[in-house]
Amino acid sequence: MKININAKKVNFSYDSKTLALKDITLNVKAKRIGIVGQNGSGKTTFLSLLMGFLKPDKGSIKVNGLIPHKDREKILSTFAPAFEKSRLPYGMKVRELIQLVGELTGDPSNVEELAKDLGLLSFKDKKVYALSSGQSQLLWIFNALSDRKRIPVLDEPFVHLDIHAYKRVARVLRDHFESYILTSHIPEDVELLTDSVIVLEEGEVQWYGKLPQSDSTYEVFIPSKARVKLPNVLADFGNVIVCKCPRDLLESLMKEGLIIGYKRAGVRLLYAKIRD
Ligand SMILES: Nc1ncnc2c1ncn2[C@@H]1O[C@H](COP(=O)(O)OP(=O)(O)OP(=O)(O)O)[C@@H](O)[C@H]1O
Repeated sequence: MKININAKKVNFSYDSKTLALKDITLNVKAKRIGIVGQNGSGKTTFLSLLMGFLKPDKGSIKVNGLIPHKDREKILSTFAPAFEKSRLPYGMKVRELIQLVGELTGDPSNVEELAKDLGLLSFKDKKVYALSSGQSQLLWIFNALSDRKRIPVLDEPFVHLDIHAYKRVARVLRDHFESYILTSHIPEDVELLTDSVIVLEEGEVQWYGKLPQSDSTYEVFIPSKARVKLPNVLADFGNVIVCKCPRDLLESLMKEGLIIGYKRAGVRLLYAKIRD
């Protein structure tokens, strides 16, 4: 199912000093939507508006034709939001929660399978309050993914996860969910898992749509101590440089061991455009 986000001149501020979202206008229709942007760019705020937890100060917003803050019940029966600060039943053991979620969804075998796929069973005898940050994060992701009838909406789902947990969550999303919305500031998360992207910068929409496919612009991965001069640098992210250059040059630099690798520019190119 496609998700349709339609926003017109949406403004939102938490207080008189900060305008968290400024004149957000966009129309996105896609199955897997990524919202990216630097810290404080407004990703969580925008997601909260999409789920009807917040109401725009000005402008209008529609998600699948629904006005989120007015149609919250319908929004929450269509979408399963999970934010980092989501409340969890702290006194319960993880295995009790898995069982309860199984009963509530009416599909205990699917829920048990999901818990296994996400790696929850390795800490099933712990109480929720005793979980590490990564374990808690897996649990709130599990909550959002447990009801297959709803579309997961995940705010920064990978922040505390180690590489193994990351792989498990990414695999579950890719293999079992046709549609979802997620926010992240990690370009690779978004490129791997989404097909349409919204880029926010200081509360404004900088770009939205399908990721551009540039033939001559690359993200070049540099070994930590290497000094390599690349032509037409658009942005320097330390160990990743975005540049417009011939592929032959990158091939020869790789043979010399001066660069680790390269790929066609994706989200970092959009970030580079923001910095220009
Ligand atoms: N509860 C709040 N009260 C006041 N200001 C807030 C509140 N929550 C967020 N803000 C401000 O609103 C702006 C957008 O914050 P938001 O959390 O939406 O950004 P974000 O892109 O999700 O950031 P991050 O990547 O760091 O999670 C920031 O300037 C932030 O300081």
